[in-house]
Amino acid sequence: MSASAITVEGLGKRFGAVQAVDDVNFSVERGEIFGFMGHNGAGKTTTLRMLLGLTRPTRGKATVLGHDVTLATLEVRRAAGYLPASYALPPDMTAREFLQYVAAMFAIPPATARARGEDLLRRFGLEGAADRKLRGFSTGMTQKVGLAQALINEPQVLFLDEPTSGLDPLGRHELLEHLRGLSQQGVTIVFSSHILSDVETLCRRVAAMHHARLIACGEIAALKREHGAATMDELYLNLVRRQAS
Ligand SMILES: Nc1ncnc2c1ncn2[C@@H]1O[C@H](COP(=O)(O)OP(=O)(O)OP(=O)(O)O)[C@@H](O)[C@H]1O
Repeated sequence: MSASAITVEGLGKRFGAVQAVDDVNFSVERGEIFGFMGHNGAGKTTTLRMLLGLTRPTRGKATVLGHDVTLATLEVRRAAGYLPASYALPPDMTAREFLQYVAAMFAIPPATARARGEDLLRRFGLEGAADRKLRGFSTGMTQKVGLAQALINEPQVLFLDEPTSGLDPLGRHELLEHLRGLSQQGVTIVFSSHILSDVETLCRRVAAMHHARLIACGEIAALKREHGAATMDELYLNLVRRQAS
């Protein structure tokens, strides 16, 4: 088994005429929170979806916990949790019912599923709202339910697409703290976000995508030094401007 939690080699995805991801290479260590940044349409979501075995690469290879994402899709799905950038929660289910529904999709035995569901509701402070229909949940509560469902299978690797967007400062702080706690327990996290201050708060290493390609990958501190940037925003802008020149 690979020492890295995630390895990506020459990964590419073409949708018809659109090259969504092109020759992407990086690796993520176990327990690391790895930042993924890039403008709209840069190819971040497509990369995450390939790593989850939800979209088949047209080029290259990737492994998650040593499992090839194309050949061992089931093992990858079992080991991974996913919070998509946007998704609709079933409006007529309660939070408690929804977690059981997701657990059933992973074929988690009912007694275990119930115990995990109650634990997650507690951890995210959702006990009071557990029996309320999901319609009418605030953005913050919806994100908490989203993260809770991503954790129901006790994943060793977590893929989060824009998890803090739309959250107020307190909600963001709580979520970031939660992610830090998971990483301390050994969970590997890929954190894709446009909110660069969140990326900086949480991650030591980042990758930046631009027009389907990786334009930088490394430690934030070293990248800032290398590109003469004082802030994360400046680093990102310098990276993108360098491509344009
Ligand atoms: N199923 C698909 N069919 C055709 N084109 C697609 C499909 N999925 C993504 N694309 C295209 O691939 C490119 C990369 O999209 P992707 O969603 O991966 O970017 P992103 O970096 O996640 O953007 P955002 O930050 O807006 O979520 C875009 O040009 C997008 O239109």
